[in-house]
Amino acid sequence: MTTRAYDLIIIGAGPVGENVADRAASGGLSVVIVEAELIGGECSYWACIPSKAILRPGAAIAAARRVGGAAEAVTGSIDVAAVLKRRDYWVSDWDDSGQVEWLQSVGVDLVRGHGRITGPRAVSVTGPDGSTTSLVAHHAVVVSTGSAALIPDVPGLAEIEPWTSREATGVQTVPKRLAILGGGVVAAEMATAYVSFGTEVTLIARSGLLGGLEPFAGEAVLAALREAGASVHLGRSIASASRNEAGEVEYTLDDGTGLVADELLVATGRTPRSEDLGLETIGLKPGSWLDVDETLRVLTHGNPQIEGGWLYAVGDINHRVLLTHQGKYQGRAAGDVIVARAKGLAQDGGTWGVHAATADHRAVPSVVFSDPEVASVGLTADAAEKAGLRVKVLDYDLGTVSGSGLHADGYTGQVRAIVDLDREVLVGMTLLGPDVAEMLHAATIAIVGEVPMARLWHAVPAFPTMSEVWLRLLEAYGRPTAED
Ligand SMILES: Cc1cc2nc3c(=O)[nH]c(=O)nc-3n(C[C@H](O)[C@H](O)[C@H](O)COP(=O)(O)OP(=O)(O)OC[C@H]3O[C@@H](n4cnc5c(N)ncnc54)[C@H](O)[C@@H]3O)c2cc1C
Ligand SMILES: NC(=O)c1ccc[n+]([C@@H]2O[C@H](COP(=O)([O-])OP(=O)(O)OC[C@H]3O[C@@H](n4cnc5c(N)ncnc54)[C@H](O)[C@@H]3O)[C@@H](O)[C@H]2O)c1
Repeated sequence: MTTRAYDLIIIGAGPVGENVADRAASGGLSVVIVEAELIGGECSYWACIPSKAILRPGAAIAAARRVGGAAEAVTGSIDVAAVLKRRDYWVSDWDDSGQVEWLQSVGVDLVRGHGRITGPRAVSVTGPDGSTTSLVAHHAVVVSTGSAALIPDVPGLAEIEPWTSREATGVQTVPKRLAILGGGVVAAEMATAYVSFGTEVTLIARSGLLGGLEPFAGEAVLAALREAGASVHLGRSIASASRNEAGEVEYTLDDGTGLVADELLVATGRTPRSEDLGLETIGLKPGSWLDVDETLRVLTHGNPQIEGGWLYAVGDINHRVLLTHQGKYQGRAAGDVIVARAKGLAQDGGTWGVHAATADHRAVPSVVFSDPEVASVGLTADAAEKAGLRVKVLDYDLGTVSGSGLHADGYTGQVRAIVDLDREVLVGMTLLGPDVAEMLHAATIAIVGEVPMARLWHAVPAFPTMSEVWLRLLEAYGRPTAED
């Protein structure tokens, strides 16, 4: 058994662990990263990248079909084999050698295997060949082990080996009939992709779609999925499931309806990857999400074994926001603050400080790549009300903007902006419609920059773009007079 010492040990080389490593190594620390599967994590091989790769061809065809002159040129149907081939390119055929080279280029050591904490600042790695490597950290250990699909406790469900997002995004042979359990982002996106493949999709959601977003978003995505041929059961869950001799999935809804599919995708949320991480050796509960402070340090709650601020949890595992870009943002802050603490430099973990993940609470951008797309940042009207803010809610029909009509015939879309009346700044925006994703960042900048509404009148959207909706929203809000 070998023991190696580093300034920083990172367990989990997903997008988040990689970002922590990059910042800490560029700050001059010696860094080792431990990975049990592929460098690049869930996002690169089984989540963000392959899901967007299989969604984009359907979106491109739909976009062409919405434009007279281009629509006439779309005569065939989607080439599923070609879609999957393009997906394979984007996941590098599930080969991480490019990422390994990148780690080497930024001076980060890699230990392949399953990492477990064995005590304060100590990690043991069991390699694929059964060998053990012991690591000790001079300064910090970062847990960035991410999350896995949650399988609810439904009779027979685990036994049928249901699909999770991994099988749905990594599919080699597309099923004729796919049942999807869940009404969140994975369910909406995978229903959209598989409908575009021509699969018979049945969606079972225990409430409406896309809970937590503005209600008009989920309603529009639901209507579009139904229009595209998906069968949707709302207010329902699955009571039991089994496979018959033909290998088909037979499942029963909680109202007694019996249905059959070739595969069943479970898209009911995520569970922390902390079950077999040695958390018990430092007084923490295995299988729990790890609560952190604004600089991503695990909260001690009086636990002496993690005092001294050596343990960090970054990305999905801290359960603040389960999104790659937000985890990477946390990773940059964590990497930098670990360097500052190691070198005895000044730290700034206050609101909007360089070492704080403040945007996690104020401005999380997120895009659901359904058709129509839903792009949102900051608060919804409901969340603003619950936060006790005095707000004005501005709604505008995106389809009436010239840029939208030119973009697509009969464009249908909606924008909602939430303005904090006491500070006169934007605190939330939701955009719904084809191709709205790329419009989101302007809203993120306005919220993070706390740009006064009066100043936004000087941010002129180019004509004729869909961004002209900003002008319509400002008109609805009202322009200040010289006396104001
Ligand atoms: C279908 C799907 C689509 C998504 N699409 C998007 C999207 O479009 N945009 C977006 O922003 N987010 C998306 N997400 C969310 C995104 O995938 C996650 O937020 C992101 O992957 C989290 O990054 P992470 O580094 O924290 O964890 P992960 O990506 O899960 O990486 C954690 C890594 O740690 C390793 N690991 C775990 N335990 C150990 C251990 N004990 N020892 C060694 N290694 C270990 C794992 O093997 C893994 O490589 C999607 C999620 C899903 C499921
Ligand atoms: N485009 C993106 O950014 C993107 C895409 C996919 C996933 N993600 C991330 O991945 C995470 C996981 O996505 P997800 O869709 O699995 O989770 P989710 O939390 O978004 O949705 C889970 C859904 O499952 C339902 N559900 C839970 N238990 C159920 C049960 N027993 N029976 C029936 N329904 C049940 C919930 O009501 C909810 O509708 C999300 O939090 C999201 O942040 C992001």
